[in-house]
Amino acid sequence: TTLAATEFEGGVIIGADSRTTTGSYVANRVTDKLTKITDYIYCCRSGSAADTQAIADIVKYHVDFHRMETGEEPLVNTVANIFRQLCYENRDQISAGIIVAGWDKQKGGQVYSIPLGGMLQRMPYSIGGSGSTYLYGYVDAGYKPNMKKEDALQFIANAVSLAINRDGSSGGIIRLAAISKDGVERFTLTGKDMPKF
Ligand SMILES: C#CCCCC(=O)N[C@@H](Cc1ccccc1)C(=O)N[C@@H](CC(C)C)B(O)O
Repeated sequence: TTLAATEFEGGVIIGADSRTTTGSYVANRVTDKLTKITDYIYCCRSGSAADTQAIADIVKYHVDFHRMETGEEPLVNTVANIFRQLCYENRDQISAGIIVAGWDKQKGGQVYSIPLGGMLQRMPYSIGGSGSTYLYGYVDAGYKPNMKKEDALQFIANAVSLAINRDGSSGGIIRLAAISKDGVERFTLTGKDMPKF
C-alpha cells in the first residue's frame, strides 16, 4: 500500500493506491483504502485489510452513536484519538498504519498519522504504507504550505504514482479525495491519466 495526505488552503487531500496482496497474489486490484467515517472525516488504511476494516467500523460506530446522542459532529482530532486508542491498546494483536484526515470548523483541514505502534501525530502532510519508503525525499522537497486545491491534488497524485511504479505491494488505480467545508469530492486516476515520469 501507498498512502499520501496533505493539508491545503481549503482543507485536505488524501490519496491511495488500490492493491490488496496475499503474498505476491493480487487479491484485489480495485481496493478502496479511503474509508469514510463522517461527511468531513476519512481514514486512509494500510497494513492488515481485516484489522483496518474492523478498526474503522468500530470508530464509525462510536461516532454514529455520539451523533445520535448529541446531534453533534465530532472534531477531526477527536476521531483521530479514537483510532489511536484502538490501535495503541491492541498494538500486539494488529497490523494497522492509518492516516486520519478531514475538515472541521475549529481548525480547518487536518492530517493525523497513526503508524504501527499506535502513536498519534498531527502533520501538515503524511505518507504511509509500504510504498511510502520511496516517497520521503519527494514529499519533503515538494510540500508547500497553503497549496491551491489543484496543486495539492497533483502533489498527492504524483506521490502515489511514483510509489506504485516502484513498490510491488502498491498498484492498480489512484484514488483521491478532497475534503473541505463543502464536503468530500472523490476522483480516480487510471492508466492514461496517471502522472507519467
Ligand atoms: C491472508 C490474507 C489476506 C490478507 C489481505 C491483506 O490484509 N493484505 C495486506 C497485506 C498484508 C498485511 C498483513 C498481513 C497479511 C497481508 C494488504 O494488501 N494491505 C494493504 C492495505 C489494506 C488496507 C488493503 B497495503 O498495506 O499493502
